[in-house]
Amino acid sequence: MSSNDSLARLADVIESRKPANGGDPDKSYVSRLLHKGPDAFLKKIGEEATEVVMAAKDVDHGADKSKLVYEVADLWFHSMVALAHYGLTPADVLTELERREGTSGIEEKALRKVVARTAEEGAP
Ligand SMILES: N=c1c2ncn([C@@H]3O[C@H](COP(=O)(O)OP(=O)(O)OP(=O)(O)O)[C@@H](O)[C@H]3O)c2ncn1[C@@H]1O[C@H](COP(=O)(O)O)[C@@H](O)[C@H]1O
Repeated sequence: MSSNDSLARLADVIESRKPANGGDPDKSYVSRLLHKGPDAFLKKIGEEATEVVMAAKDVDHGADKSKLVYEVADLWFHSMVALAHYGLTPADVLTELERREGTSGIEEKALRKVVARTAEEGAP
């Protein structure tokens, strides 16, 4: 089973939990988050990102790596709730990563600077 399959399966479950699809905020954590609206799940994303940073620093100081995996899973999960709210799927993110495949970050950043400079020079 590929990891793409698990992401796609989870995305389907999240979709089914939307209040418009019959999700019940009393029974489902995802429905509750979606029902509360963007502020609720965006706050969770901020918290989970911080927890990822803290778990990584703990690994630097000798802690077990499993806590880092756990926190990244929380971050991915809450990000997927946000994607669903905005009508996007993990496939959209994977497509973007595939588009970037083989382009060095250094090269991409240099290109962005050239584009910005050209735009500035062309500006009235
Ligand atoms: N992957 C997850 C998942 N990861 C984390 N969580 C929940 O995310 C919540 C927030 O995590 P925290 O560590 O911040 O816990 P907390 O302090 O209780 O959080 P809050 O009080 O701030 O909400 C916890 O209640 C976790 O159980 C998840 N809840 C659901 N899923 C998946 O979503 C599916 C649908 O879930 P329901 O909509 O609840 O049926 C499930 O079958 C799972 O596959």
